[in-house]
Amino acid sequence: MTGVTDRVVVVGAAVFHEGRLLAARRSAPPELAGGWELPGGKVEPGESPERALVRELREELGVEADVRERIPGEWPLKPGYVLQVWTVRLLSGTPRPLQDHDALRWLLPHEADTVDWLVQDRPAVAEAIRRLSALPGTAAQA
Ligand SMILES: Nc1nc2c([nH]c(=O)n2[C@H]2C[C@H](O)[C@@H](COP(=O)(O)OP(=O)(O)OP(=O)(O)O)O2)c(=O)[nH]1
Repeated sequence: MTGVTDRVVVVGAAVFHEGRLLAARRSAPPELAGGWELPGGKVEPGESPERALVRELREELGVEADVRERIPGEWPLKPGYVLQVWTVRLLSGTPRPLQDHDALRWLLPHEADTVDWLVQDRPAVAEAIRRLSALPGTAAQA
């Protein structure tokens, strides 16, 4: 059954590795291409957000991922779509832009603004960077 409150949840991964955050540059659709985002995608009917993230990271980046904790909150993307974000660690594989992206970058906290994030992602990315910066062993911000 559908109703006016139905909306699509897009799950995004704040992948942390060696003190860096993974950023992915979208290759499609044209209105988003060239913008940087957190890898992920739509949760399918009957799927948990965590399973959706594992599936999307396998499909898009060719990695196995360990979904850790949700970053509280959600961010509107476009009418009917919201972004929810989880912190993620890599279990195996090296991320490659296999699908939906044409470039990847690993960003230190002080490098977060060196890519052109999709506007709608910026609050979530800022929160992810705050968490990354607070992890033990993360390089101090310049
Ligand atoms: N994955 C992802 N999508 C985002 C972000 N920010 C943002 O506006 N979007 C938009 C782009 C798309 O319109 C939608 C997610 O769709 P998608 O194309 O990545 O998801 P999907 O892999 O499940 O899609 P599909 O190709 O199977 O249709 O949300 C973000 O940080 N991550």
